Amino acid sequence: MQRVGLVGWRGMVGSVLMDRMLQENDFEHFEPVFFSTSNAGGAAPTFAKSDGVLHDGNSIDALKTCDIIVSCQGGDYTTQVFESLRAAGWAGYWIDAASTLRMADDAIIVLDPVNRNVIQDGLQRGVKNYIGGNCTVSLMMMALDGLFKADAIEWMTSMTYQAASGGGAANMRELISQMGILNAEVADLLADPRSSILEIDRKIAAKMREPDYPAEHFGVPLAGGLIPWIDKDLGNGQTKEEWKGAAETNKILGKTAGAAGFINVEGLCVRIGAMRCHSQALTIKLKKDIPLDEIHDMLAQANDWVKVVPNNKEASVRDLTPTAVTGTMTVPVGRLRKMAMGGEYLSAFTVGDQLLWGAAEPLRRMLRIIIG
Ligand SMILES: NC(=O)C1=CN([C@@H]2O[C@H](COP(=O)(O)OP(=O)(O)OC[C@H]3O[C@@H](n4cnc5c(N)ncnc54)[C@H](OP(=O)(O)O)[C@@H]3O)[C@@H](O)[C@H]2O)C=CC1
Ligand SMILES: N[C@@H](CC(=O)OP(=O)(O)O)C(=O)O
Repeated sequence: MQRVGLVGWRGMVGSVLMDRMLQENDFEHFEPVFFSTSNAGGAAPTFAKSDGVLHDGNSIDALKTCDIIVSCQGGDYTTQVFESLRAAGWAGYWIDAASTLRMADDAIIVLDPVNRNVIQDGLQRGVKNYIGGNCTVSLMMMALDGLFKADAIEWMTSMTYQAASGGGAANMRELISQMGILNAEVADLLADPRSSILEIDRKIAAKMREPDYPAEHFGVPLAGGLIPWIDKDLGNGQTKEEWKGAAETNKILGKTAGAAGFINVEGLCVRIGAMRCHSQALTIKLKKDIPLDEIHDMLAQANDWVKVVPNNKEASVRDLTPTAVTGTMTVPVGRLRKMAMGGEYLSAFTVGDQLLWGAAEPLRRMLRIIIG
């Protein structure tokens, strides 16, 4: 059995990955080696059969004993160990959730329901680095898989509504803390049905603007509002999260920048007060006017997880929300409609769990592709 090193298994993304691996009996197919960057020598988790010890995640010698390494430990960790590991002659497979290596020439972004052909080609060429994509991009591509497979998209825009979990566990806690503080601020007024809603609103706004309001992780209040900026400033008016739209979509499809067939994906990324589901409003310019019923069929048949939601109020508010989708593998896409600009302009809305298809699931599936 191949030795698979698991780094970052107890973090948020890593824990979701472990849950999925247990659900799918993945541990039956390899020998897990658990690593820690903070507790080497401690006891390994008992949910899977291993040698019982946590190995040192910073030890190149220890990492080198693995045939495959799966890391959910973060980009700093990848930067710290990856080059040294390769320099030490390690030729195993590196599977990573962090963005560090995504755009490297010798790395493939994995999302096998969409790009199994690109992955297969990479394996045949001897590529050893397989990296999970940005959550927003992966979820959009799972939803629109049918249109990508039909090569039907000329360009698209994605306006996002991204959950707190994208910032990390501490950000999710901060969101809930902010909600609690706001509720506590007006609890007595809320309990009195005759109280003034404008008085409640004034107190909430004043609380959110207090200098010591807890916003250490987001930098500004999120609960009751939104933040129209995610990730670094690229200096050209675009955020790094927005840049990933075109860069990663095309790389996933195996298309290079400037080459024929490159699909422009533009947009604006916004953080909202959802817990772990990213939503996106999409405007898609099709290469030709395809009837809506054909589009429905293309989308619905593309993979086992996408679900086309009829464009009516009842289905949309029931099935196309973070509340409906959170913790599930389903990627609903709905609000499908031809726009006033013409039959080639398609409107769509999609929601997905950013810790499942957005982070953990493509990694475990890649591991299974390698180990069989
Ligand atoms: N959050 C997201 O939405 C996404 C994240 N990613 C990537 O995955 C990486 C990891 O993200 P995420 O899982 O959110 O990071 P976490 O902060 O939850 O976990 C990272 C590591 O922190 C250490 N750690 C320290 N204290 C704790 C604690 N109390 N509980 C659990 N772990 C702790 C663990 O390492 P140790 O056991 O060695 O001490 C753990 O592996 C990101 O940096 C990013 O590169 C990718 C896609 C989406
Ligand atoms: N940036 C994403 C989360 C993330 O980790 O993305 P990436 O894997 O591209 O760094 C968000 O905030 O929602």
